[in-house]
Amino acid sequence: MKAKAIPVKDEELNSTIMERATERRISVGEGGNLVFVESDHGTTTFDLDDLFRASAEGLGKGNFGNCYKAMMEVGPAVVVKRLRDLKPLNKDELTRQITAIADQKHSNLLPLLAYFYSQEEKLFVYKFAANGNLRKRNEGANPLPVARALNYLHGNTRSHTAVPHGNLKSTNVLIDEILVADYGLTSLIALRGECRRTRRPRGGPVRVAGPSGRGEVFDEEMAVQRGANRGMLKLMQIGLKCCDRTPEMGEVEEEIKAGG
Ligand SMILES: Nc1ncnc2c1ncn2[C@@H]1O[C@H](COP(=O)(O)OP(=O)(O)OP(=O)(O)O)[C@@H](O)[C@H]1O
Repeated sequence: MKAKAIPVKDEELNSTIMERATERRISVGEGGNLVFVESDHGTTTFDLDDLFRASAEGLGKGNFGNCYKAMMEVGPAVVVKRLRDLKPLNKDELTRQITAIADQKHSNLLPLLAYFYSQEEKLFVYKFAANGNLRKRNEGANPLPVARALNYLHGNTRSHTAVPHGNLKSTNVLIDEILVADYGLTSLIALRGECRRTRRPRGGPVRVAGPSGRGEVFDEEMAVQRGANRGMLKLMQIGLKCCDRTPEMGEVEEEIKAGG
């Protein structure tokens, strides 16, 4: 079998230049498997050849690898994450970790549709969320779906393997229907020290100067939004509690619910 390629064009190029852009190529050598993840939402309708032929647009370079929006001839766009710097796991360990990630099924988690692995390449294929991430949005979002997703990942709502998120941040919260992305990848990738997010914060309790703490920690534009203050303060208190100790996610979910 000949090595195949996913053509990748630069995201910053406009469409006319893109047409002429030199393709960078992701080479996928012999012996790779595209494994589809079972889903409650019907069968996935592409195969390895469709994916290899798809044109791709770069979405960004993250800590775990590069991310592309891949458009196939038919069917919805998908996101391909090309993992890099994998831990030296043997095939069984790798399969166990990937399976644990693939088994996470919650309405507020970005579903993993399929994964590909060969000696040279490890690719994760996800649903494409057209409305982008929380960071790009100018207003806040309901934190409850995120807490629900984390509570689920921590294994608190049913008996499945717990998978710590390990990298929760605003670019990993997609806002189509509030979908938390990138969960569990820290179990596969050897991150540099400064990128690790799973460790507990060092030092004693976090203190916020001032009687309300509002001026010091909230973005001014958000703080003036009508009705936002009460909820924001409550969330900040919950956040500070999480810095002082590590509460159960179920407890956090309940507190957010109670805060309305
Ligand atoms: N399934 C998706 N649908 C739409 N946009 C996505 C999807 N997955 C990732 N993105 C967006 O693509 C960009 C790159 O994502 P990527 O996960 O590679 O990097 P990151 O989130 O910036 O960093 P990290 O690797 O630390 O998570 C981000 O803006 C992210 O919000």
